[in-house]
Amino acid sequence: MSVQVKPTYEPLNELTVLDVVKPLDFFDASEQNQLHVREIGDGNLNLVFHIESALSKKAVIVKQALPYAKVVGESWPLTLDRARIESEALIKEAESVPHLVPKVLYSDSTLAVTVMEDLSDHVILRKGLIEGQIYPKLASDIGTFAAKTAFYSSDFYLHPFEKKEQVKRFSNPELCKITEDLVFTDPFFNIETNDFPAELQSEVDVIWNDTELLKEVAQLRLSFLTKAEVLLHGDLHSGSIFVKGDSTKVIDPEFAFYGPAGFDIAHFIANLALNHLSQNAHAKEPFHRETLQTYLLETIEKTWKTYRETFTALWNEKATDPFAKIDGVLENFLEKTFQEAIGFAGCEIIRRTIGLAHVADLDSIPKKEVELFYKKTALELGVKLIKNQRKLTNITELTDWIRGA
Ligand SMILES: Nc1ncnc2c1ncn2[C@@H]1O[C@H](COP(=O)(O)OP(=O)(O)O)[C@@H](O)[C@H]1O
Ligand SMILES: CSC[C@H]1O[C@H](OP(=O)(O)O)[C@H](O)[C@@H]1O
Repeated sequence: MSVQVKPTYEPLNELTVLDVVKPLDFFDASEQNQLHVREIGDGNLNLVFHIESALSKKAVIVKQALPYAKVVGESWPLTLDRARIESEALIKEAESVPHLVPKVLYSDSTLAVTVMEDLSDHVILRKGLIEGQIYPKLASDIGTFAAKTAFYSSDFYLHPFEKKEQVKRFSNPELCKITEDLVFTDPFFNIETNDFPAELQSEVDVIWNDTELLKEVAQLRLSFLTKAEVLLHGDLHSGSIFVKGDSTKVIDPEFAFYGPAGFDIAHFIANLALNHLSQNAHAKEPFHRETLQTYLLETIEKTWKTYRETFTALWNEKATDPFAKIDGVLENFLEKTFQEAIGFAGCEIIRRTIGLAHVADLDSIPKKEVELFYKKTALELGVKLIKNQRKLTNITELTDWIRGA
């Protein structure tokens, strides 16, 4: 009698990863002994292997979750279920925006791996933006990504039973807890893992003691904890987007869960706003700086416009909600989503400046005093967005504030 042994989890290395890839028949038999493997993960959490045939130059990516957060080590245990969430979210996203996500070729929840399309001909958006590149399709692609993934996962479209099944499937408590802590809690209190230069202490003290601000953050945090409106990517910053010319691919949805509709678009906008600020230091030549900053603000405006128009078109054609045809129902939803997004963006800007996980846009500013100046400016902008979220009615008011920051 033969006994089938189910593979157990073990972290892969540059040799054992081949045992995952070879049986997939992605590479021809003639290529199997000519595969080059590199571990290329530069994120906070996971291993990422690039496997390339020396013969055909075809390549795949194998991403594996570790049972802890890579950036901290084994002292921070973290569920392997995030790999299942990531591959299922990529597959779900591909149902509505197949051209905007990498193709999943295989996944195994025991090994916590996703094998996917290699996008090495693209660059990570954050890197491209810091280097001063412009991507003409970015705004319409991200606006479309956020609107379609939101609408098709919402109660406006799905049968309530199906919606609740999806909420269960994408229940992601451990990864959500990271966001609850790192985005919505820790930066607003004196917590050890916060990370900022001593020179910012007085600005940070002002934040920690600003009751009006903290009341708004508490409300935003509660929305994040409780509003299961749409399936979110959950971590849509410029390190989660690959770009090449006019191609955009959204990667890394391991934080996916059902949450408030404005959250993804907020994180995208916040990271563009941080890049906009940092260009005052990065862009050497005034004309180029102006061009880049204008592009970034136009991208923010066009992303929201695309989101609103795409969501509206889907609503008019496909909404099943009994209130969908009532005047003002859609407008009310979009207005609330927009205003809450402004508040979420403020939280993301603050946490990327003084919390545990920073962004290279600000941290790579070469001169310390210049870096401090723009970090202070970022904090002011973040506070302004959180406190004034309900006063804004138009995206150009937001871009005016970012321009003036
Ligand atoms: N499909 C892909 N094709 C090419 N490189 C990839 C792909 N997915 C991830 N990478 C590389 O691995 C890095 C980390 O991936 P990411 O999914 O962001 O990991 P983490 O979850 O650890 O943040 C990316 O910045 C990119 O350089
Ligand atoms: C210790 S997790 C910190 C931070 O990292 C995640 O981003 P990524 O997976 O792209 O590296 C997420 O933004 C978390 O808040």
